[in-house]
Amino acid sequence: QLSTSFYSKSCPKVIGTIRSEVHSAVSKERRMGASLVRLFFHDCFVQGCDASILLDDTSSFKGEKTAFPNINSIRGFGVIDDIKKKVEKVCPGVVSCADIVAIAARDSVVILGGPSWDVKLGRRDSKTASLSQANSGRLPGPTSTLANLINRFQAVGLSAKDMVALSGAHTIGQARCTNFRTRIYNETNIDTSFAKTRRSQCPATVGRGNNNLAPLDLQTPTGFDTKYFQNLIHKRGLLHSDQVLYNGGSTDSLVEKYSKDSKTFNSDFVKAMIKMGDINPLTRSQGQIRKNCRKLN
Ligand code: HEM
Ligand SMILES: [Ca+2]
Ligand SMILES: [Ca+2]
Repeated sequence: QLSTSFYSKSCPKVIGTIRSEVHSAVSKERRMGASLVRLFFHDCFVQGCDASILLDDTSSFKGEKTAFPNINSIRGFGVIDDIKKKVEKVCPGVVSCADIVAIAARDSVVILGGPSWDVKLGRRDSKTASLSQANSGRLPGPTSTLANLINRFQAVGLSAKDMVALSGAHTIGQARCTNFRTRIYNETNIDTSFAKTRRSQCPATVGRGNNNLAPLDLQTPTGFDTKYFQNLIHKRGLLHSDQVLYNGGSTDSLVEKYSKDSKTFNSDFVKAMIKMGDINPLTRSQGQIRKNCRKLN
């Protein structure tokens, strides 16, 4: 039901308008590209790709922003606001926040050197959000086992292959010490010198330096490439959930393939992003086109 030409008559300028806003945001701060890709993931995995993640809390409404995987972690809301303002000027009331998030994720990947694709469009914005779903493990956590990760993705219709390809998004962006402390101090399937380097910025004491950042891909943290998979082969995955993809299990061979073959990685990543974008969209008369992405009309 979604279509790549959805706005070609109603708002032909939407694609260019979004691209130039993403461009200026990512030029200011390269990491923002990573943050926008993750925003799309965290939207799609809770209630589907419906901009539920963008709704602000109010005194009577608790949205997804304070959910454990999102709080103090998910970024990019200001950029989405800026894009929405520009888009509303060009085509008032036409383009959904959910589609803006999907296009901004694609544009970010392209700007950081990754593959491009046509984004399917026509999603509408939710009238609800789900703090409980966002908290109750729809979103995989950094200590997940491989079986766990495969299950979480399967629950939204994505395969193990999609999961490995999408994890390749960790070729960009940063993680907080609290999410990798156990790995760098207690795990044995980690490169010794890599662990040492990471420990220097992430204290062993629980609670200390929790928000200190480290790159998910130590080699090219702002370049979209296959270095992430090469790191896994050298036991330099930052998160436990990264290293489980290459730890003697069923996904080892795919990691090896992606580490050597950027064409296959790019093409599988694109397919998986399109599949993720198809998760449970609201269409036709469902939901609404929010005027302000942070609140209901
Ligand atoms: C496979 C399961 C996944 C787990 C367990 C996971 C977990 C995490 C964690 C814990 C962080 C760091 C957050 C923080 O410390 O504040 C992170 C960052 C990130 N994740 Fe994932 N993630 C997964 C899959 C994905 C997918 C499917 C995508 C996108 C397609 C993605 C894109 C990103 C990006 C780009 C960042 C860096 C964000 C930034 O720098 O602002 N992740 N992820
Ligand atoms: Ca959502
Ligand atoms: Ca990289």
